[in-house]
Amino acid sequence: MSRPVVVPVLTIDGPSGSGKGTVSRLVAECLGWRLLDSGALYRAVGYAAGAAGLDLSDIDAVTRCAQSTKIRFHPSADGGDTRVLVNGHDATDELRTETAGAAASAIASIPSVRQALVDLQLGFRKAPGLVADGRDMGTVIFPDAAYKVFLTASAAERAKRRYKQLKEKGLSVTLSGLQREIEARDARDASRAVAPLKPADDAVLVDTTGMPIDEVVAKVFAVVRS
Ligand SMILES: Nc1ncnc2c1ncn2[C@@H]1O[C@H](COP(=O)(O)OP(=O)(O)OP(=O)(O)O)[C@@H](O)[C@H]1O
Ligand SMILES: Nc1ccn([C@H]2C[C@H](O)[C@@H](COP(=O)(O)O)O2)c(=O)n1
Repeated sequence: MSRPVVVPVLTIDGPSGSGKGTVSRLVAECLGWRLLDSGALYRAVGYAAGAAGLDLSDIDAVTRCAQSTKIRFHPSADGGDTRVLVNGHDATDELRTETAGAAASAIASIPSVRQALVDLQLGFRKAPGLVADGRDMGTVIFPDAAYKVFLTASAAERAKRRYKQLKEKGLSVTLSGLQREIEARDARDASRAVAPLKPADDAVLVDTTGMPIDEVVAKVFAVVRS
């Protein structure tokens, strides 16, 4: 009898601005593995709920929204950021704002919303492998992942990174305002009852404060090679 093939998963969890998205994308490209940006799913539900005029604290309405929202990822035509289609609308740029991040964090604390997104996330696990980026990839969604990393960095460093990123996009933001938003989101994500932001017991912790991206990528590859 042949054994089922286990598709390897590398989970990269951590708080906002720790570099999960950047590092996951680079590592997935190098390995030729698929990529799951689970934060984009929560952002898409928050966005769809807002577009429908829902009160984000209305658990039943937001849960129905999570169950019915169609979320698709498409490679961009010009080789840029992967496009995220929410109910057929390209919402990629709207989803990357701090407002969308805060809405995502709010609806992500509703257990039935999280439950509605589980199968979609599990469906990304396909050969030859998956890099999964989020808050609960190693603890809840892929607890059997072969490789687990938890990225951190000080809130001040993460705010500086976000400030640079948003300024480059021409947005008007302040460093102190971004640090406050980051700290508020960390606190909400880490304190919720279901699937809180925390490292899996078997995750390798990497503090990226002051560490260049290529060094972080090298550390993640070291985990995969080990
Ligand atoms: N080690 C690093 N050194 C300097 N800049 C970094 C580093 N890692 C990431 N960045 C930059 O910080 C910004 C945020 O990174 P990224 O989007 O990967 O973080 P994230 O953890 O996925 O955040 P979020 O959870 O909010 O999506 C980007 O502009 C990225 O280029
Ligand atoms: N696995 C996940 C991924 C994301 N979230 C929530 C909490 C975050 O603040 C928000 C946005 O995520 P980001 O795009 O910044 O990674 O979505 C979660 O609860 N679980």
